[in-house]
Amino acid sequence: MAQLILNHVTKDFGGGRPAVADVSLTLRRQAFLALLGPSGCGKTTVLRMIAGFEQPTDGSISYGERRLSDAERALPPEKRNMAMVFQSYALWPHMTVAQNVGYPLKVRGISGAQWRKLVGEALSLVRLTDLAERRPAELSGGQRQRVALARCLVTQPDVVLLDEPLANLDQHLRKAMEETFRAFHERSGATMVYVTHDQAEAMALATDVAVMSEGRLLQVAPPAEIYARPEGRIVGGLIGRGSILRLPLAESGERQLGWPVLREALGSRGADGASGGLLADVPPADMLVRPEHVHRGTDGILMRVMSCVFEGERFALDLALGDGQRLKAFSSVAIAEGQTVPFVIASGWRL
Ligand SMILES: Nc1ncnc2c1ncn2[C@@H]1O[C@H](COP(=O)(O)OP(=O)(O)OP(=O)(O)O)[C@@H](O)[C@H]1O
Repeated sequence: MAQLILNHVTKDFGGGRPAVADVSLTLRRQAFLALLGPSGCGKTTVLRMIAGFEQPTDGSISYGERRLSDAERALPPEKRNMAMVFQSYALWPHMTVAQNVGYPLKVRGISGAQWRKLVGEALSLVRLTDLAERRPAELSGGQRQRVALARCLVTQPDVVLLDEPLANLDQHLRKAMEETFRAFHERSGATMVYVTHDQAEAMALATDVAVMSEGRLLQVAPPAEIYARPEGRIVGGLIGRGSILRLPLAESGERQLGWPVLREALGSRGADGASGGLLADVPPADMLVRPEHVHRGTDGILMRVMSCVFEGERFALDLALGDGQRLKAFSSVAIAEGQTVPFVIASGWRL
């Protein structure tokens, strides 16, 4: 099975810091990689280099044995058997849905029965068979996006590149489209690379999540792993909801810490400022705490409830420690703002 390999890929547009700096990634066939990171971190540039719209200034990109590009040479996009779906889906307004979907086949000289078969399959994959004869103006935003997806799938690409494809859709449509992507991914076996700002979307769809910052790749891991074991403040702050506390923690090699250790590290940080100032000479470390690990308990330390917001299935709490550090938590019942209540941090992850 061919793998998509980025080997020390750099892209320097010549404006100071490179847009992409020394990124190495190996994607097995059937991987669904979500590329996450703050605006301007280089996600789109990575995607455009894979597609062939940009050439690396250093490093190389290969698909299996085939070198796609390096600083000297680059295979043009149309020779890569890849397809890219953009945020703006640019359909031909004068063509029907079927004609739009079949356009890339026409360009490749495929017509007649083979054309009809491939277009039919692509339309069925995105559940648009019934709308084959409509024109784009007669479709909803989500249906148009599905036409764009079918058009990209019709050539049966090895690699599908998606640049924020759901950014223009409302929440309900996004969920439906996520299902379409998932089904397509399962049935096609294509390698997919998906650029998004939305980490919930990335976690729901991807087999692997890659986090970038300032052109660099910080971590790549399956969604559950990057959620449970993020590396560093940037990844910890970006993936999932969580709070980063700075606490005195002795270096023990342990990264997953339970309440007894955290209780000691919190020392006199209760909202009442009580209990002894332990560990004063231990250097502080960053500790990621997930809201689902913070709960009320009589053996907890006092925290002040700064806000309590109803979110439908639960309440989201903003808690303050005595030293001003804040912590997110969930609660099944409302707690009055301003109250001080004992909370336990059942688990924390040293970043
Ligand atoms: N053609 C170009 N010429 C010069 N600089 C560029 C070019 N394309 C991108 N850049 C710069 O490279 C950096 C990375 O841009 P890129 O579009 O890859 O980021 P991104 O992570 O996709 O951002 P966003 O999430 O906002 O789309 C930015 O600083 C951008 O200004």
